[in-house]
Amino acid sequence: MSEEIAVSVINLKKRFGNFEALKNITFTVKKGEVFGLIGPNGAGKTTTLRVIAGIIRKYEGKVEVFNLSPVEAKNKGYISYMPEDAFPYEKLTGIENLRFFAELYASGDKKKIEEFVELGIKIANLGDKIYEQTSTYSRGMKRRLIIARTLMVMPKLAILDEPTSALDVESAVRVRNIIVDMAKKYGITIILSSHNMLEVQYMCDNVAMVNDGKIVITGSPKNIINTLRVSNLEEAFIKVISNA
Ligand SMILES: Nc1ncnc2c1ncn2[C@@H]1O[C@H](COP(=O)(O)OP(=O)(O)OP(=O)(O)O)[C@@H](O)[C@H]1O
Repeated sequence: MSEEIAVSVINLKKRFGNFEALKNITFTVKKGEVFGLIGPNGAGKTTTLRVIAGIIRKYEGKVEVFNLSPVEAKNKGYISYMPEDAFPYEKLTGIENLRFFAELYASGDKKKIEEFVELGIKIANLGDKIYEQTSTYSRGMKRRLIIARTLMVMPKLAILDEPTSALDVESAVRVRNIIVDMAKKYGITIILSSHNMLEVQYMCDNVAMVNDGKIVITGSPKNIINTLRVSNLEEAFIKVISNA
């Protein structure tokens, strides 16, 4: 695997019983880029992310994360994964939530814990709310805290499953800016999934469109749009699907 490649997924297949959820998934993610896995409900985005995150361990095909198996990369602390349904501990304050996660990743290094928490506070940008119990947070605030928790540990790879789902426009814009900033400022490689093809078009350096367990097209949003002669990624998806 080349130095510039963070994640490579080759001929990935995954069955749940008789059901073939991933039929053939192949794509690569470059270091430091924001990469979007996009597609409709049930396409196979979460399953693909769970394989890369080292959570699903039984699959066919070859998956490497920084030249290691996903499980090895996970055990080395290279990966920070945010599941779609992640939520904070409601009985803890925002800052206590951050500290709890910082401790998991800092292996007892007190200085590191403080650095992670400090960065988490900056990313979440919740003002004094950070000192309140998260049960008092809006959905957008909770999401910002969870994203902060995922990114503050400065992983080599952050995997964000539907980071902006169910957020209002303002919260979604904030979350998108955080994600792009973290990749650009700190060189964190980010893979995210989304149904929202238009937001992905603006955020991601490269994308892979998934449909029915298969990749239907990959590339930069600009290249895909130019090649297919459409005006956005939604139209590109419709065109590719109807020609399939
Ligand atoms: N543990 C499981 N057991 C059986 N089937 C599963 C399991 N996990 C996922 N599937 C099936 O695999 C397919 C892909 O699911 P997946 O969650 O990866 O899709 P997705 O693209 O993330 O969808 P969504 O956008 O709705 O979250 C779906 O048909 C789903 O029902």
